[in-house]
Amino acid sequence: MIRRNRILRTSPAIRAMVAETILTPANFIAPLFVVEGKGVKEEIASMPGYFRHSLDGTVQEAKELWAMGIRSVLLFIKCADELKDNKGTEALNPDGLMQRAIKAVKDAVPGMVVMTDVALDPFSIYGHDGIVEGEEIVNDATVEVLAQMSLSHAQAGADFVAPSDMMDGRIGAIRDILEENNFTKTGIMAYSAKYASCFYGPFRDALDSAPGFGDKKTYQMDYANAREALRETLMDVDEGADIVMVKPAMAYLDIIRLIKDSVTVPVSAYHVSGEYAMIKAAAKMGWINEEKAILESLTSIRRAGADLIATYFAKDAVRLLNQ
Ligand SMILES: NCc1[nH]cc(CCC(=O)O)c1CC(=O)O
Ligand SMILES: [Mg+2]
Repeated sequence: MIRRNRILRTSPAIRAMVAETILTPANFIAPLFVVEGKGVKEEIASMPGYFRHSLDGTVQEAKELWAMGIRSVLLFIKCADELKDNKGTEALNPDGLMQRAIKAVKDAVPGMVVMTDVALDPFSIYGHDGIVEGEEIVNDATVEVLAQMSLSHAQAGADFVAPSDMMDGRIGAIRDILEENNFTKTGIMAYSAKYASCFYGPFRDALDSAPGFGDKKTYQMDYANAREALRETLMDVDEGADIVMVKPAMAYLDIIRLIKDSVTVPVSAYHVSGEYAMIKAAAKMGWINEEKAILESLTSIRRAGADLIATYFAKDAVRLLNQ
């Protein structure tokens, strides 16, 4: 018996017939960076081709994404320095930039699934994801603010809140406050296995949110660990997460697979800013082909088990898939 495996690779038609992994626009979550102002469009230096937009441009982006078949955006805001404090007070402002952004996108594109970042770092004078006491990022007081913040986003019309902070117990606290206030249709996408990663560098440039002291290793996970990711994720599912997330993506494909095989909720992966920047930089140098690198990267993340991918390449990928 001879098995000629190459038969199934003979032509593009056959390869397409037997492809095990398929990318579609609805798999993508497009992150959007929002700034105050009008007509503002600022390119992020370490993320060439990616921009911070004021509300008008954000709405325009959301419309374009929708027209391309992308069904979800993940909102991040850049908070003005003078509004930052230790407790993220501005994060709870019902008329804050995030709350206005949620309303603006929902008004313009009602079908769009609007997800919101829930964490203190853009609002923190220390650039940390929680309240700082001495040198410590305190857990329980932070969780209370995160719950209030989630409620505020739900009140503004968010479809999903996406806590990206890695405090213990915040998923349960968020679910409770949503229930208590009758937000029974608001989803939680939990950053369950978020690693302390150097690949977030460009994002911190985008939001001017780099930690002012120390690092995030007392709350984000150690990249040496895999079983810990499972423990974190199973707890988030128990506490009421609707979608769980692994972050970053490319260096953590094993974690995505482990979690995919261990939970029954949808799994998302965040192809983060540094992963975007690496492809952009190498392509600019002429060392890799950008388009091929995008599709290979995103397909690998899906193959590893991600149902959804948050990626700065969402639009590029859809354009490439349509060719
Ligand atoms: N809560 C902060 C947050 N939310 C999303 C990202 C990173 C996203 C990216 O790098 O693309 C970060 C950075 C961090 O944890 O320092
Ligand atoms: Mg946890």
